[in-house]
Amino acid sequence: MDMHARISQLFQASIETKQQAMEVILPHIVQASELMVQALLNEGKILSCGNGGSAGDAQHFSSELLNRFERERPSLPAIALTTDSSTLTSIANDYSYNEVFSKQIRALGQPGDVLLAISTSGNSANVIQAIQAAHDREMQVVALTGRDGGGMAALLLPEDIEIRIPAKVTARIQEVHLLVIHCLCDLIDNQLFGSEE
Ligand SMILES: O=C(CO)[C@@H](O)[C@H](O)[C@H](O)[C@H](O)COP(=O)(O)O
Ligand SMILES: [Zn+2]
Repeated sequence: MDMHARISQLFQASIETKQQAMEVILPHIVQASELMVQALLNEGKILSCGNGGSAGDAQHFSSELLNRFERERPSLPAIALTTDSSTLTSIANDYSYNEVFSKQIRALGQPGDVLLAISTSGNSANVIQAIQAAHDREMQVVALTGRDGGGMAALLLPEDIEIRIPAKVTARIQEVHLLVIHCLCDLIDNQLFGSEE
């Protein structure tokens, strides 16, 4: 294997996936940022969840809101539902892994909060149940998906927003998800605290 050629292929595939996504998802990123800004202005918070690399994305997003993104500004309320190992293991052990996020949402979610639900396949059962719990708690959902949107896309309500990456490879979809998360942070900061060049 020519490793340099392989790396070039991976870079090229990532660039092309981002280019293709840019052609379709920009309006959805704008809408998602506006939805989150409205929630934050109304004293709501943003809960986030996902599995594996998407768990990392959920935490990445919440830490950028809670701590900081690129500028000094007040902390913004966000909770990643992927981090409390005692809660996660006890729910999985006593009930089911499919309920690890939904049970937390039923306890922490308030009407007007937003759920950022992340899955490259759109088919992770615990993320699907998280969306159902969010709807029961009168929360709107921003879904970061890929492929055909899976079961998540079918579950979304008209007031929810899906940002679907038009790609099939999990790693490439995740690479665009991270870019979308940084776009959301940038747009949220600019809408709440004024634009910065
Ligand atoms: O990061 C990766 C692959 O790039 C993996 O950890 C991946 O996130 C896991 O297999 C997830 O369980 C996949 O779940 P999903 O994206 O289909 O919801
Ligand atoms: Zn990954």
